[in-house]
Amino acid sequence: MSDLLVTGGQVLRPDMTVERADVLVDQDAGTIEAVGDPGGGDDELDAAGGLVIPGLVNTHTHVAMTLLRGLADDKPLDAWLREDIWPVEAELTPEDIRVGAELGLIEMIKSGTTALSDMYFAVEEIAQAVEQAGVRARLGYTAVTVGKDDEGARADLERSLEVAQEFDGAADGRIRTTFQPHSLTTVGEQFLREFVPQANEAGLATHLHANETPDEVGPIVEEHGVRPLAYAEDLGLLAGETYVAHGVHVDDSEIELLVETDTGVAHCPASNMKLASGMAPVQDMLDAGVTVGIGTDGAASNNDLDMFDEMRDAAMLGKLAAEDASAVDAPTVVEMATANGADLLGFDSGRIEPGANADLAVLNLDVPHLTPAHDLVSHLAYAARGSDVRHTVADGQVLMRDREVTVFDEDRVREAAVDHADALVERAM
Ligand SMILES: N[C@@H](CCSC[C@H]1O[C@@H](n2cnc3c(=O)[nH]cnc32)[C@H](O)[C@@H]1O)C(=O)O
Ligand SMILES: [Zn+2]
Repeated sequence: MSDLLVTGGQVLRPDMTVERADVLVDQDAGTIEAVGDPGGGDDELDAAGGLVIPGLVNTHTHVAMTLLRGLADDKPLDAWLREDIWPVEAELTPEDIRVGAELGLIEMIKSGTTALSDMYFAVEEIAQAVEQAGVRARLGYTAVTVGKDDEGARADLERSLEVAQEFDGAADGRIRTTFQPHSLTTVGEQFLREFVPQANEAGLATHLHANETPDEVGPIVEEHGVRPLAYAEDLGLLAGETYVAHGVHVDDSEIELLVETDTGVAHCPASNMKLASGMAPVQDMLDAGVTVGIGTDGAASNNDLDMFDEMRDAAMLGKLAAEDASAVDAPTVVEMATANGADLLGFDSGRIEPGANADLAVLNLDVPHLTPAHDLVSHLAYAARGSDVRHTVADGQVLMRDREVTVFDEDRVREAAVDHADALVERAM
């Protein structure tokens, strides 16, 4: 048996209080053994002057899109996807996706993220990168049917079902999966009617983009006479374990539907602001009892994968949307980025307590922008940055020690990413 003692720091507890404590990790089980003054530990992680927090949970991203970072900015969703992103993505090779995923995972580890939910293709490459990274992930193959003939469209959805079955439980259970119709407007109704029941019968969880922009609401209301989430419910999309990305333009009836069907929301504030998609009514959803996590979305619409930025954005945008400075307060965003996110993805993580997964990050507090320390939860939400993370641990393993990533050769991955990104742009232009 091997133990790791995270020692000398303060610890953020599930009730959002902070106390001086050591954390003993059972590295074989990948779980937290004790919090307090347990002693022991074959190995130690120095947390002196630091704060131990649950690893952050990025509930919606396209991790390999790091290769497209900064390639096309300052456009609304539809034009951005059709004119810029999709043509370049059509040139992506499996090797590109592998290196893009590795780069994104390094960025996440370096900013304290230990679990993610991803939507993309070449999932075998992403799964291998996740396996090597040591983090937890909910992966899947995203099906799009617009612009495809019947055969191509059906093949895409078949693939989504297959991938969800094939990779569930991979990497010793660190990888779970979802069935992924891209969105309610990019997958045709006849295909949803055919394949959603199959996903439900197979007991697969589902992840899709929904209600991201007004353009995803108007046409559905026109065609079906109901709001998008009512249409989704009619299709059986909310029947299983489902979470939707964005949920920006949801009305009260749809919030009610989210509660009734226990459907969660992956809120992506930076992407929503950058693409001018709108302001999600996050406080309303939380008040109604919806599980809301936070996601960065892809690096091409953010443009980073730093969940500290995202917590700050979620708090700021949540207040603006509610026109209430007390909305989406600091403890709430920290909980969204940790425990709520873990609940959304179905991982027993996001809380530093005995028995939970040993997924955590240690922040260095001895920096000017975190001084003085009136309220460390406030600092997490409003002042800390990914670069303040000193160590990252997932499943009991140390993925970064003193800012040195142990699971990848960071320089090699960065160089490879530059080469792959350059060649990709060359092919696509
Ligand atoms: N199998 C599909 C690939 C879809 S992957 C998931 C897609 O979501 C796209 N994406 C990234 N961010 C967003 C967003 O905010 N809304 C909707 N789609 C997005 C991303 O560029 C990628 O094309 C095909 O044949 O085209
Ligand atoms: Zn997305």
